[in-house]
Amino acid sequence: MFTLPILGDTVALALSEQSKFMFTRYKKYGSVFRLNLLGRPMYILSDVEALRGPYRDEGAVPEVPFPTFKLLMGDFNVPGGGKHVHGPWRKASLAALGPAGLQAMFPAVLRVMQSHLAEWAAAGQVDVFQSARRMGLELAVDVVADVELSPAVDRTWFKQQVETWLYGMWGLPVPLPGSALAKALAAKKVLLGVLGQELAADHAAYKDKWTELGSSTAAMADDLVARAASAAAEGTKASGTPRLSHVTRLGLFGLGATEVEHSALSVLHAIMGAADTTRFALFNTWALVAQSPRVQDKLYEEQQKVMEEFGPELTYKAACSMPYMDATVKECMRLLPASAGGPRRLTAELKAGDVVLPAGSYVWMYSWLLHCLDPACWDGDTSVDVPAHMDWRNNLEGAFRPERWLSEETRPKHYFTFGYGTHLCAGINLAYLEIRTMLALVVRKYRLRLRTPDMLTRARYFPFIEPAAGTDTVLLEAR
Ligand code: HEM
Repeated sequence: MFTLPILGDTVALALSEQSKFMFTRYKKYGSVFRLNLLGRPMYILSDVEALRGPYRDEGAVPEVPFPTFKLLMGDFNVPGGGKHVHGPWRKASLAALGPAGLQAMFPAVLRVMQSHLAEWAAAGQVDVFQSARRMGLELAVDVVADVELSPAVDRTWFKQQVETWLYGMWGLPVPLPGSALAKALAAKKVLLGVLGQELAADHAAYKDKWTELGSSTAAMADDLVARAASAAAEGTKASGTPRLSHVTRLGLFGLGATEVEHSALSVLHAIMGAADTTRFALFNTWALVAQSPRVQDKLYEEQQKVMEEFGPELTYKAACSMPYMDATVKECMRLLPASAGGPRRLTAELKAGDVVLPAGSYVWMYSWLLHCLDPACWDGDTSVDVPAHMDWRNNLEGAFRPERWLSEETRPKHYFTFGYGTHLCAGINLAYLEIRTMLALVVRKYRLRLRTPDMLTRARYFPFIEPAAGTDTVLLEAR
């Protein structure tokens, strides 16, 4: 094990491709090593057996220890709230994000995507990094958090404030005047003020119900689910699933945060969970697909069949009936994960091989590294910089193979982009649906080609993939 100065690890990770960086450390130090990331010592573990307990909340809690995150999200840890808070909150989240909820959200998802595609089509090209950012934001505000604003509030202005708030998350944890964090904190204040006013009546009714149910998270979760179901039965609500914004709020209420500013903050929490994650997923997927005419042709063939079966309109059912598309999205998320996963703070010591990590340490099941070590894909060769199945840089066609997801023998066994265990992403199927929908709309009409073919090679890698300025244009060539 080793330690390097803070900037050493963070900057090195930003400049190196993440698989290469992590695999190099693994080769040098083995299955447990320590990094200083954004000012925090973190143990990166690749022993899945040892991590099973912590990622099931046994001897560990999920916690994002980065001060910037806490400043902008408030000091409320709903996933770490224990069985009585996290359990019912998760149950209600899964109800909101299950098949019926997704079907109800689909028209709004499609609307966002079609409006973007119209812009792309008019220009014949798209700057994918910025476009993914806008799309992630719109999906989060308009669909996931489903923010209702009175006409007095300019929705475009509101989204700009959200963007400023989100951007601060990636800045240094020092709110110097003019810094991204200082601007984000100011935006947070404005957003909480506006949302507090907009939500006042809804919050009051929610709180009354909460009090009536004895301030019980479990009873409130059941009530949200039951009320949505009966509203659907009476015909006053289409989907029969609870509103996600009401579910997100439940987490904070469960932690005792029941004032109107907490309801406002819970909207920001919903946006945070969905915006940048989706944005990186969209960008990473487009970046890979745009480099592979082979995969695009196979996606196109599949879309021809889908249109024959379901007609030219992209419906929810059609969007759920695309096995090669599904495999492509998973393959993109395996090769270029949109998230490295979430860390855990140990509440008891953890034995991993011959290493004992004390309580209080942070451990991380780091998706990029575990994908390198996938027993179904990796032959154990440590003489290479990056295992062949992760080496999109030198071996794109060999590494980027959606087909590997289509048979039991080749299906990857390590896939941690959406986490693992008790906190596996509750929005995973929504994220997949969004990416599939956009990709289907595009490949039906266009071939994609990067104007700067080595865009990804020249990108920065941590905390997320960011292409060098002016290199992210994708050209759309009509089929
Ligand atoms: C491609 C997009 C996304 C990625 C890569 C992603 C990734 C993740 C990861 C890695 C976790 C686990 C964190 C941990 O273990 O500490 C997680 C949890 C979660 N995600 Fe996502 N996410 C995405 C999109 C979404 C969306 C769109 C939503 C909401 C609609 C969402 C809602 C959640 C929630 C509620 C949790 C917490 C689950 C729990 O603690 O039980 N995610 N996500």
